[in-house]
Amino acid sequence: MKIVLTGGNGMVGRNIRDHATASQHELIAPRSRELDLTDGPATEAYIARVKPDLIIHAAGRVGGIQANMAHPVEFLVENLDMGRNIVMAARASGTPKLINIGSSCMYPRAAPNPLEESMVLTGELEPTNEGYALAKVMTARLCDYVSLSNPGLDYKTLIPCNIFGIHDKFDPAVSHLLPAIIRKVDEAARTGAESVEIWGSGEARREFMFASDLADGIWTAVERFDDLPGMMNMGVGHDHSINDYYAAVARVIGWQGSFTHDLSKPVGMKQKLVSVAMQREFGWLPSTSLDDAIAKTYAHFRALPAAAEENHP
Ligand SMILES: NC(=O)C1=CN([C@@H]2O[C@H](COP(=O)(O)OP(=O)(O)OC[C@H]3O[C@@H](n4cnc5c(N)ncnc54)[C@H](OP(=O)(O)O)[C@@H]3O)[C@@H](O)[C@H]2O)C=CC1
Ligand SMILES: C[C@H]1O[C@H](OP(=O)(O)OP(=O)(O)OC[C@H]2O[C@@H](n3cnc4c(=O)[nH]c(N)nc43)[C@H](O)[C@@H]2O)[C@@H](O)[C@@H](O)C1=O
Repeated sequence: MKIVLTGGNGMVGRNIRDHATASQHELIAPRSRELDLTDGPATEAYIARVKPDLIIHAAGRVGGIQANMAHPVEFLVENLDMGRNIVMAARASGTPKLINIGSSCMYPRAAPNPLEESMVLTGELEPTNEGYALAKVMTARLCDYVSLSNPGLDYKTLIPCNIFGIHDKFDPAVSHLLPAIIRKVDEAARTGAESVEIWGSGEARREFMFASDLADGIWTAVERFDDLPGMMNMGVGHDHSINDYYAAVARVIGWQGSFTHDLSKPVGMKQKLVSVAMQREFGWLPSTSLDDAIAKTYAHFRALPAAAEENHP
């Protein structure tokens, strides 16, 4: 198939490109400087020219809780524009298949866990990432509307849990939990610091998948597109507390210090564990253990050029 991958230089996109199945397709992954997805006419012209059989939309303005709180306008508008433009460009050119990457932030803050796909739009969103979540919900709904009103076009949304891995962002201003812990504990190990600070009480819970497992799930969705439901979670089936993740990284790195808690820092959702019932029925499960995934991500972090100030303290 001829496949256009948006966000191909991001963490998820690079893992998609690095997967063995990528070589079986003609994969076209424009950087943002070649195709700015917030530019509607440029996006429409690009898709009309390339005429892909399938689009994987994995571009976005993405960041952890702090970045989302600091830039709600950008997280809403950029993600909404990118989602709208790629879906409408696909529709205009008659692209038959599209896989849109959503996020577990799309679920209401008070929805019971595990979060089932039918719970989207049943309640208030989590305020710390509301803008981003609104954009994600609207793009997913737009995919549904296009599929319903355009015979021959099938646009589907995958809803991953939190993701980490190789090609992650380690800059504390934008990082998600796992890369933030890796950077903090690595720094403590190298400087001989005796303690590391955890944001919040550490009792909130998160579900994290290794990015190369998500890439494997996305390729399975591409190859078995017709079996895929219109909206499907991608998760590991269990979560851990924030404190557990700090302990896991310390164990993998071999650092034996202690932890303190900064209760002034934002905590966000208490829990966001997605249901994997539909995913099981579809027939795909991730395979990398948490410790293996941390070890591989840590090795990647240590191999980053020391000159990259945003990655190495
Ligand atoms: N990381 C996570 O924990 C999770 C991520 N997701 C979703 O997965 C997807 C990928 O996330 P992730 O890989 O982590 O994000 P990254 O920030 O690593 O990558 C985002 C990519 O989007 C591209 N991009 C940003 N703005 C534009 C633009 N205006 N035009 C074209 N491309 C643009 C960037 O391209 P370039 O580098 O060329 O500038 C970059 O490659 C997103 O939809 C995200 O919401 C879902 C759940 C969890
Ligand atoms: C995937 C999803 O991810 C985002 O939501 P989030 O899960 O709340 O984001 P997060 O990974 O940054 O934090 C997870 C938890 O971890 C705690 N925490 C402890 N210590 C650090 C720390 O040092 N850094 C960070 N970032 N968090 C920390 C932090 O307090 C929070 O309780 C969305 O904005 C959105 O981007 C999205 O799609």
